[in-house]
Amino acid sequence: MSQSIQFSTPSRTPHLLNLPHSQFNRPLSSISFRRFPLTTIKYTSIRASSSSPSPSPDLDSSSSSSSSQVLLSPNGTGAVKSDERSVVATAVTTDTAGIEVDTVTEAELKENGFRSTRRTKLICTIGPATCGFDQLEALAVGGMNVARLNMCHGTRDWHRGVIRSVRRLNEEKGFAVAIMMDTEGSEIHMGDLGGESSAKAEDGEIWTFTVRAFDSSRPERTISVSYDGFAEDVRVGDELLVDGGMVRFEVIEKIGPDVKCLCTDPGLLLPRANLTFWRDGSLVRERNAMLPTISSKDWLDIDFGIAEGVDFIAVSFVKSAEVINHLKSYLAARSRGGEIGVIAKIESIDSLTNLEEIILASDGAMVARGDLGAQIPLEQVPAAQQRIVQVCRGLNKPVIVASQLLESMIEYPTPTRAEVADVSEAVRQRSDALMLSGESAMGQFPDKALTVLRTVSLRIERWWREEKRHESVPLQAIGSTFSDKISEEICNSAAKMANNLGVDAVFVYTTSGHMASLVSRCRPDCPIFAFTTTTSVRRRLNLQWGLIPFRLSFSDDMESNLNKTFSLLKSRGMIKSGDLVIAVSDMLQSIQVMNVP
Ligand SMILES: Nc1ncnc2c1ncn2[C@@H]1O[C@H](COP(=O)(O)OP(=O)(O)OP(=O)(O)O)[C@@H](O)[C@H]1O
Ligand SMILES: CC(=O)C(=O)O
Ligand SMILES: [K+]
Ligand SMILES: [Mg+2]
Repeated sequence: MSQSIQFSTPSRTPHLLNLPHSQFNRPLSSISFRRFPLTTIKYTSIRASSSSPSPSPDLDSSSSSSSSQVLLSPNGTGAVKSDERSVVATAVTTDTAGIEVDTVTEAELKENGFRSTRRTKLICTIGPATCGFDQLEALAVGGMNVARLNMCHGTRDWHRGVIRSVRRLNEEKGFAVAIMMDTEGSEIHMGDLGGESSAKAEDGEIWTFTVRAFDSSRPERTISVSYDGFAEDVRVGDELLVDGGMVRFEVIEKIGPDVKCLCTDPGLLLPRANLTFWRDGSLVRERNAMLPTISSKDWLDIDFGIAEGVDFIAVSFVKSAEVINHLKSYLAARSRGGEIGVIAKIESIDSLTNLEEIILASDGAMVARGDLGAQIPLEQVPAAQQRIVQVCRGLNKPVIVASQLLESMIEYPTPTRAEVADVSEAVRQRSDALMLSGESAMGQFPDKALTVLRTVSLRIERWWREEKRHESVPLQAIGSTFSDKISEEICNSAAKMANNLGVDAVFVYTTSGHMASLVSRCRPDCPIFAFTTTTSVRRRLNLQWGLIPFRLSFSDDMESNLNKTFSLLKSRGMIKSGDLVIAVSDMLQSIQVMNVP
């Protein structure tokens, strides 16, 4: 037997009631107290399993005759293989009546029992170390949820090759890896190093930073700079920081387009590294502020991303919400409506100043600590991270913690203790996702770095869950429409019930993905199985905390959906009879609690 609460919202225009709050000037607040012909709460008992008619006369469409139909998928009949790799090697057939499950998720679920699956999502920047099909497959097997392409590096042809490989992996091997394209932006950066992978600057050396482009090879100790106004803007005595201070120079002389600099902190110069200059202890940014957030090259990259069907575009050096809105309307006009999520990278002082409005306009945010740490003092970065994570969760936007999580693993096979502590902190803050940069793009141990993220995430999540140490963050109300408010209340209640009842899983049936993100926002103790009808929504949900996204064709007949899901998941060994499940749905606004039959 299942127990359910259903909120039947009026689909026809009801008469308006006089309610105390004008913003609630719809028959909403009557829901909890009275029965209206169009707005009711029903406490009904329905049978989760199929065969007999519902005992309750109060039942709506979920008691339809289709309830006795149990649909079986050809996918569901596949034998359970314990070895992760052999599961992955099995191609998953796509059947519109069936269910698409991420093969790695499936293996993880079977191996661990589903309470212990990883909640924190993992992003890998793809570069020369990981662009081959087999290397991408190894990352997908290792738990990569999103592949990031940094348009600062590589040619469009190179990126196209990676995108197609990831798509092929998804199609042939049953993964749901999403693709995030990260724009170059037009902050000041160094040029490439004429084909060299790095150059070493030693203490006391004099280097020339120039706005001249080189025709052939790079002259010794010379670096080109992307910004034409550079030589005019810097002054003798300014401090020049490469990559937020990984290498430091002092400006000692200006000669036309050339700026002579003395190396004061030695280190490795990497191609296209970011440059900032500081005067009297503060960042000089008046001129930077004039540079467009999305450059003409970025617009071409964005067109490329639309054409290749990327899932997310991460915008570098966002300064205000305006640019996000601008890009979103551009995408809405060019791509098939809302199919590409826009992620705001928080990596400048302006983006911190306008944080709330930027996040509100975006579909998610990234704490881009690399450049952020070059714009604000390093000791302020942890507090900024905590604030960004909290604001995102409050506003129900996925948040990524990025840069230098496991920096030493670019060269070494094990992380430092400090790095493990940093990863743990991001997991404890319950950010949606962690990102690898150089570790996976050009490091020597990309798979090992991903394994560290995976094992540390799992361990820290379990620890905090078992100890019940997660502080309960009060979540502000965010819904703007009547129906949004109901969805939000349903998800908040479902998550709370899930924790109080110790259920094994929450099922959420969602067409747009919104309802799934609302459940994820509550960070419940149990895993969240998110069923959605489209492949693209499923991939996008792969960025969000705790969601195990499935593609499934479903109807507005919840009983039939549940029966279909139970039989499919049971036949795959992913759930078993007796498991306690809470189901919510955005078609039929309801909460149902039931044991798997
Ligand atoms: N597509 C690529 N081709 C070649 N090298 C790459 C590529 N992507 C990343 N890298 C290398 O990995 C390093 C780290 O990657 P990351 O994405 O963090 O770049 P970044 O230059 O620091 O810029 P951002 O601030 O946008 O992260 C880069 O400096 C570059 O050397
Ligand atoms: C990821 C990124 O852009 C940064 O950390 O600067
Ligand atoms: K970038
Ligand atoms: Mg950056």
